[in-house]
Parts: sequence; C-alpha cells; structure tokens
Amino acid sequence: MIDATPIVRLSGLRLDRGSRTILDGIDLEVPRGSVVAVLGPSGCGKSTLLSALTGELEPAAGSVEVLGAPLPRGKRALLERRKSIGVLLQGNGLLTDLTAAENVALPLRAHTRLPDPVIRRLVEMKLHAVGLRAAADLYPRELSGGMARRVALARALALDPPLMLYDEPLTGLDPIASGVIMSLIARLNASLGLTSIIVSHHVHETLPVADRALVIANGRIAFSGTPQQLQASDDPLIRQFLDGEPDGPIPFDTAARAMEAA
Ligand SMILES: Nc1ncnc2c1ncn2[C@@H]1O[C@H](COP(=O)(O)OP(=O)(O)OP(=O)(O)O)[C@@H](O)[C@H]1O
Repeated sequence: MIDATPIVRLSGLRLDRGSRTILDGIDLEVPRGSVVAVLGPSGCGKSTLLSALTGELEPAAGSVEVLGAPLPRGKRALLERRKSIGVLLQGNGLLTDLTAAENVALPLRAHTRLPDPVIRRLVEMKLHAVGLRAAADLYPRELSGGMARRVALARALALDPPLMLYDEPLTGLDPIASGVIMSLIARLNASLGLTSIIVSHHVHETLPVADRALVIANGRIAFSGTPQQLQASDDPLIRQFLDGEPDGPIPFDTAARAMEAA
C-alpha cells in the first residue's frame, strides 16, 4: 500500500538563531517520493531550515514531523531517527586519511554490527550507485571535486535512508560536474524510492530535477509550487530572485537586514 502521509510536515514553524528570528510561519508538507528544491538568496535561512529537519536546531515555535512522527527531543532517540535521514553537507566532510571505501563504510561501522565482508559488499554497492566503484581505494586528495561529492553522496546513502537532504550540492563544482551530480540525485531518488530536499541557490541547475520548488525570502516561504509555476511567476520578489536583480523586494544583504531587525 502506498504511504500517503507526508515524509516531512512543518507546521507554524519558527526558527531563531540566538535572539534573531530567521524563519517564521513555515508550513510545509513534502510528499514521499518527491524532489523538492528549496531556493532563496544567500543568508535567507535555507541551511537553518535543514538544521531543523535534522533536529540540530530546536524550533522556537511550531512543529517538525519527519517520517510520520515529531522529531524526538532526547539525544539517543534523535540519533536513531537520524539514521533515516541522509545528509550531504556543503563541504563533503570526507576524512582525508581514509580511502573512498573506508569513508563510505564509516556510518555502517558506527551504526550497525554487520560483519566486515557484508560491509565491504554494501560499500561496493553504494560506490557503484554513484558510478565510482573503481575509485574505492583512492584517497580524497586523489579525487576531483565532483568525484569527492559523489563519494560523500555514497556515504550519505550508506544506511539506506528514505529521506535525503542536500545542502548546496553544487558548491565549488564546474558546470559538467554540477550536471552529473544533479542527474545522479534525480536518478537515485527514482531508483531507490527516496524523497529528496535540495537546498540551493543554483536555480537553473536545480529546477529541472525538482517536482516542487520553494523560495525562501524575508524570513518566510515566499513561493511554493511547481518549477513551471515558479518560472511563470510575476511576483516582483520572485522575479528579482530568478533574474538576479540587485534591487527589489529582497534586500541586497539579507543578513544585515536581519541584524538590523534584531
Ligand atoms: N549557528 C548560527 N548562529 C547564529 N546565526 C546563524 C547561525 N547559522 C546561521 N546563522 C544566521 O542565520 C541566517 C540564515 O543563515 P543560513 O545559513 O540558514 O542561510 P542560507 O540561506 O543557508 O545561506 P547560504 O545560501 O549563504 O548558505 C544568517 O543571517 C546567518 O548569519
């Protein structure tokens, strides 16, 4: 039977950093199997939203439900839930003194008691899924930026999480590597039956793989709809963001604006 409950449900969410409110009044439902692009100018709070989804940041108000239940507050229960959430962080986070295969094996060694041959086989499968089986014994310094990102992706997938969160997956990549990563994200989402939330300011690279797009600006969700509806929007704020105009309803420096408001 198809599970129709949203994999992520945010209701009346407010997120603060210190005494500053970064996001407020966030309501969102992410259907299972979808690819959602979370877009917005630098400093608008995209990564802050991801921190709430992983439980790293507690809401100042409202609720965060992931995989059909509120995120637990207790450390141990939260760690358990986080095994179901794969996260690809901006900096890859690969350990430089471990090979690609050893990096991918880390979550399996930390969170399972599987015997070594099984771990080796699973690692091989994950590296194969990102097209890098041949790179298993290479160290991060021997990998291109795009290859390192794919190894980090294989590691994020190690525990077979149903939900994947991507924080700026294209940062530092050239256009060809960016295309490879984006199509890989879409392909894995479909073939492994995942749900993916991609935080990015790379609008033109991200929209083609997304079923749904959100734009965050001025502390709230300024747009929610299909990529086609987004492209067709005549809202001045959305147009300013899509067309990269410096002047308009989004202040040039959103961080400075938030500081002034504090
Ligand atoms: N740990 C933190 N402590 C205090 N303030 C923070 C922290 N992390 C982020 N902020 C502030 O919260 C605001 C939103 O930051 P966030 O990183 O969520 O934005 P973003 O949209 O992801 O930006 P970017 O696209 O540049 O990564 C910024 O003004 C930032 O300075």
